Amino acid sequence: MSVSHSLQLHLFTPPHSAIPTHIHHLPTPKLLLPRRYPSIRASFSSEVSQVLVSDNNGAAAAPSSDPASIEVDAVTEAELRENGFRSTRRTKLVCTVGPATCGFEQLEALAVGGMNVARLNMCHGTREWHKTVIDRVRRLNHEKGFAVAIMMDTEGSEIHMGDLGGASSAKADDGQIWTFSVRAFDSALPQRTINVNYDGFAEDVKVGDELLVDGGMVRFEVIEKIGPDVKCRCTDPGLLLPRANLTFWRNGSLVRERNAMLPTISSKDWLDIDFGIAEAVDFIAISFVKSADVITHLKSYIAARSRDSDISVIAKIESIDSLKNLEEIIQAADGAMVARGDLGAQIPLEQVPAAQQRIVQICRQLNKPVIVASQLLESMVEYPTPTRAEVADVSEAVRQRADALMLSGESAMGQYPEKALTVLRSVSLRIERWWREEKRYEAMLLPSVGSYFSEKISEEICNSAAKMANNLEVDALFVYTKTGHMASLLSRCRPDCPIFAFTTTPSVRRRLNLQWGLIPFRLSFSDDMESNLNKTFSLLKARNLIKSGDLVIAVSDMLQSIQVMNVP
Ligand SMILES: Nc1ncnc2c1ncn2[C@@H]1O[C@H](COP(=O)(O)OP(=O)(O)O)[C@@H](O)[C@H]1O
Ligand SMILES: C=C(OP(=O)(O)O)C(=O)O
Ligand SMILES: [K+]
Ligand SMILES: [Mg+2]
Repeated sequence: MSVSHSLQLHLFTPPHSAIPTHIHHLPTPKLLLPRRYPSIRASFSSEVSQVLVSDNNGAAAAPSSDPASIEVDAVTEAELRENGFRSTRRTKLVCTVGPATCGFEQLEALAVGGMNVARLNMCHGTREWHKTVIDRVRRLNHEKGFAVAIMMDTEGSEIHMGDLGGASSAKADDGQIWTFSVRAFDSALPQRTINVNYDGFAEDVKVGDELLVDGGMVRFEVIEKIGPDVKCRCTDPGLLLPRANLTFWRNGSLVRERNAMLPTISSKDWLDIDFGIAEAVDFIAISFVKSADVITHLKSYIAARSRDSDISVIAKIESIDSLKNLEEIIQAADGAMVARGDLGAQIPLEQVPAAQQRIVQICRQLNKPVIVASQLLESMVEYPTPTRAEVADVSEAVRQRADALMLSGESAMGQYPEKALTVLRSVSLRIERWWREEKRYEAMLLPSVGSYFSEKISEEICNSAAKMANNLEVDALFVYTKTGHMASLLSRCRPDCPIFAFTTTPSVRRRLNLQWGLIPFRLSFSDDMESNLNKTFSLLKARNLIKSGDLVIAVSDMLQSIQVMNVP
């Protein structure tokens, strides 16, 4: 039986008008549908949308822009059917792609396992290698109905080691003497010699400096300088990995002068950024951001060069200098990453958890997605089971309600990439359920982020809709959004129910895939909410994703309104 009860509140934008609130009944759509859901796209031909779909999927084949279809990724669809939508995963997952995961089948396994975003670290591999991976992800999206977004991460101009002459790693033992050198070695590297990429290295270091490799995984003390060579004694043994990052400490504090001289975006990074723009990646993450201007600069560079200028810029918080300017940096960026690897080498390790909590909180207040990254499941690079401490760390990031968690070495070069992803997925699901059931989350004061009156209205609508959704225990929030902004405002409220975000462009849909709780669908829709809703109900019901009687709250950025209704 169809339920015709519906409540509709309309808030009109013009600042001079009073805000009328009225309640009326929506006519119940009586639409018979062809049940065809073996394919990714269900069609419904009796309605014609007035909205044109612009597909901008870069070099990849454009997905169908059939105005009468709806696109959602195959895994989400299966999860929705299986568990019903209250229990879909809210925390998004980012996987760094490397030699362990760059094959088409391996990428597909990650997508099936819940990867929402594939990250490419430009510090490693050639541009051709990255291009191949991008093409494979695009093919996967096109052929298998995924919406995996691509994030390009710049190398940054910090100091790092060379590539160990082809070896995958080298063991440094306690007390051993190693040579760090800026010399160019044309043949094989001499024994216990490490190449350093920064020419001023030998001049800058001092005898007695502490040299941290890879955020402190291995430590050396500088004992002698001989021309371009710097002799160091290993004080904390460990594995040296190719191109590992180097930081210096002198008298108990980080040596920053040199890094302060280096540009945040190096000339090589600019070439990589041009490559990313040409490939129409969805996100560009900038390493070692120190201030907001570099973000602003990059954003205008992208806007001038990218046709639709719809690449989001993610500020990586990993430099000690960024902590002083956190609000401005995050405000200037489209999102942030808690890059705990390098951050832990720049501030004392015991300060990293508090920094993480602060960054996650500021991002939520400023309505920017945030990724918690590095060493979440580090032991799984080698072992198939995580440590209890790692599970607790993942749980804490989920409990803080970060938008996304990221795998680095675990998926790039580890032995168990799919298992690591499964752990992230199952821990996320379990912790999310726990806090929903026990209301474990703390309320957060969300300051207004809009500058215009209409933006403030959107914000109020989303805050109210999310609150109503919790109080009425609705099954889902629906949001019709062209730019994705209304969807992110809803996500920011972290409501108890999932948010179905309908958007007209594939690139917006992919970008929404990074944000907490959003299930992004591509759908062409019109300015007529009643017809949008009828169409959506029909399409989703045809695919068994919703059923009659489900309680839904819908908002849209065309017509600023909140509608509460049962699915007919
Ligand atoms: N594209 C790639 N090609 C080869 N190895 C990679 C690639 N991406 C990542 N890796 C490997 O995975 C490790 C972890 O990745 P990540 O944390 O992104 O880099 P890093 O350790 O340089 O900060 C790297 O140290 C490197 O050994
Ligand atoms: C994510 C990080 O950056 P990268 O892996 O590029 O060093 C980090 O340092 O934690
Ligand atoms: K990087
Ligand atoms: Mg880093």
